[in-house]
Amino acid sequence: THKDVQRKARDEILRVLGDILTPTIDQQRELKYLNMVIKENLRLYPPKSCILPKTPIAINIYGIHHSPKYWKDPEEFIPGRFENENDEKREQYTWLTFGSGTRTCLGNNFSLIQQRVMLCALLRKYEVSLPADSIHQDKLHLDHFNSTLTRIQSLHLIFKRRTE
Ligand code: HEM
Repeated sequence: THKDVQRKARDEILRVLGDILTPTIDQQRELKYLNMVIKENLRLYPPKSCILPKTPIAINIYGIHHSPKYWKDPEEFIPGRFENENDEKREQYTWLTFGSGTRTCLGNNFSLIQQRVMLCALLRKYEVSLPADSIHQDKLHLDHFNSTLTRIQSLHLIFKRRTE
């Protein structure tokens, strides 16, 4: 559950938001590290793993997101890989969580805002971990694989209230 990542994201949230619970749009732009965490999570586990337009062509988002051709250590969770996004030489269309072009996801920004608001509220108060015997210790295990990655095998999380 990457406690170091949680700590870093929480420090940023407390620094940018202070006592405010819900980030404004401007504050959401300032949450640079949290945005990298969200982006990396959506790379490793794109909720829509495949685009199947009504043509003979399908786009394997999951495959592109996990390809060593485009990503260094593709199976590792490394939010920092998005640090210098603009200087990076990574090929276009390699992060395709919301698709791209004229049919790009209409809910793209809505979904990102929800994720930021939810994570700001959660990380401020809780540290999240997995039970010691969880099957998800090494990576998230899915029930079966289809075009939406929604079938996660039963996932129990521990929310420990922060005291400091
Ligand atoms: C993390 C959450 C979401 C992901 C990963 C996601 C992903 C996608 C993807 C991959 C497409 C296909 C893009 C293409 O064909 O090139 C799409 C289309 C679409 N999404 Fe999302 N989506 C998310 C949330 C939402 C939400 C919250 C809404 C609505 C409030 C939404 C509304 C739509 C619509 C209307 C389209 C069709 C756009 C079109 O064909 O012109 N999505 N989404």
